[in-house]
Amino acid sequence: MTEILRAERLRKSYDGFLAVDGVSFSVRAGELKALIGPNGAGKSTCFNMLTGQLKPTAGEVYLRGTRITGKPPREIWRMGVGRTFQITGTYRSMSVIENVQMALISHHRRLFSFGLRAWKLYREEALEFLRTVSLEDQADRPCSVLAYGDLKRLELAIALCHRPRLLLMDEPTAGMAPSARIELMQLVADIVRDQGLSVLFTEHDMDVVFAHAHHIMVLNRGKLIADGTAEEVRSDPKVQEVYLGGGTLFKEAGRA
Ligand SMILES: Nc1ncnc2c1ncn2[C@@H]1O[C@H](COP(=O)(O)OP(=O)(O)OP(=O)(O)O)[C@@H](O)[C@H]1O
Repeated sequence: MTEILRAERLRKSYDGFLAVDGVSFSVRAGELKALIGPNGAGKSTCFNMLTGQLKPTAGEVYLRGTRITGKPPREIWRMGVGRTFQITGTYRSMSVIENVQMALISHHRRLFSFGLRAWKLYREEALEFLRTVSLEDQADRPCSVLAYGDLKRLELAIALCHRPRLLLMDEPTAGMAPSARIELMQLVADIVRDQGLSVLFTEHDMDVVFAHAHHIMVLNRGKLIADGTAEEVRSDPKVQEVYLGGGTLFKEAGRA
């Protein structure tokens, strides 16, 4: 499989505190990969260095062989690294399809067309994205009345509008009921399979991780201690040492 993203010896220090300490990994085309680890392990810091929100103290990030280390977030986004964002504020008062149309208007760099006519733009294309996440029957409802799980599907559709090669999802199922979590990640897995995009996600629910991720990376205190299949990671002595001591991850990992 082709390599989409490669991180080499990434390091981030906050006033001398090493939050990420020499982390190297890659994400391949069509791969659904999880980044797990206890609270404070450095997952968000890692994500933010991949998307340009944080500049690494050292190390490099390559996207399809091109060095993107320290580039501005918008440039990295334009190059194909997407991220899901929560729908907040005024966007909630807009309809489901209008939110997708907004994303398409931005993707096609047509924000200057924004106005009364804007809602005629990209309606068919927007419906297609809503179909992908099974939300087409909710197209004209305001976002504010959507069930939480549907809002998450909409956030996914909006991220897909920019046609990312790699999509980063930070705790995509946080706040959802267990059955809805599995359903949402099944949808993500289907999209990965059908569209060949790559997804890297962080997640605290080990049932979700072990049910869907093709490969799992484990961070602990800023260091990558494992990177492999579910079986490899589950049986890795270093992972067991970190997790078998108790706490939420360990029990759930055992159940998965
Ligand atoms: N802006 C910052 N300034 C100083 N320390 C920070 C900053 N951001 C994060 N840290 C510290 O860096 C470490 C890694 O934090 P990070 O948020 O990346 O971990 P995480 O694995 O995403 O945690 P969680 O699962 O709780 O979201 C933590 O000890 C955190 O307190």
